[in-house]
Amino acid sequence: MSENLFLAISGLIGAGKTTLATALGVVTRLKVFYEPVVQNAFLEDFFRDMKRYSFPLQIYLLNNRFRQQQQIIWSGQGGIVDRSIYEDAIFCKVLYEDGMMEDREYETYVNLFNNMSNFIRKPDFIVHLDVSPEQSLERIKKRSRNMESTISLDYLKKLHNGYEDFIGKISKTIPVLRIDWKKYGSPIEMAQVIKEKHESLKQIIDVNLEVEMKRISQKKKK
Ligand SMILES: Nc1ncnc2c1ncn2[C@@H]1O[C@H](COP(=O)(O)OP(=O)(O)O)[C@@H](O)[C@H]1O
Ligand SMILES: Nc1ncnc2c1ncn2[C@H]1C[C@H](O)[C@@H](COP(=O)(O)O)O1
Repeated sequence: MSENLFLAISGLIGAGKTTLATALGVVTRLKVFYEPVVQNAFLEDFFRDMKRYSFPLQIYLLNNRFRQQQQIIWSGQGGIVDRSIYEDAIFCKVLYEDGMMEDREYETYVNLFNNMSNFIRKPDFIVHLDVSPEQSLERIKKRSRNMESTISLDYLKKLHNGYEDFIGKISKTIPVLRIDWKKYGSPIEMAQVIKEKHESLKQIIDVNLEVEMKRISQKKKK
């Protein structure tokens, strides 16, 4: 893989982004840039009072992801992000449509993002982890972060629709490797598959993991 490769992992809450990003970091030796959760200054308050904290949380996250982008650009060494800068706009739209953000807040966010987008680097490709809203909720429950206990299936369904729309649009400009979570084996093996697939990647590819895993294990035996 090229040393300056930049890849983003996308997917619903609890899809497995952080786990896969860590594995990909091991396989590719690229630096992994994690999304702040515990250290996030607004996330806990956001889940307690979405109307009050949606806008500050979005600004906080946008700033954070922009900083990661700058580090990737200026280091010249590429990297892996465990959620792309584009995905916050999915959350923003859902929150705005649910009345959690005012018109002026949403407009400010969109304008700020548009200004910043002149200074960001597009990922070389996006790995999208496909999970249903139900699977996402199951994972969130299993992970049992206290602050996430208020997340509803309805919220996840809206986000899931937003993600479908996003993947359809972004794949016209950035190659997307779409992975069905149900077939997701060990993250390290998965990362190995992605590493191999990347070379031939042009548009959305539905990886048949069973076939790929078999191929890799046969290759290992040789
Ligand atoms: N391939 C997988 N199979 C089973 N469980 C997984 C897999 N990948 C991640 N998990 C588990 O699912 C939960 C959410 O994973 P995480 O990487 O934190 O997701 P995200 O970063 O997308 O929110 C964690 O408890 C993690 O251990
Ligand atoms: N842009 C966002 N708006 C609201 N909430 C967000 C946003 N980005 C991330 N989050 C939340 C969702 C989860 O509770 C945590 C971590 O995300 P995860 O998908 O589990 O890595 O942050």
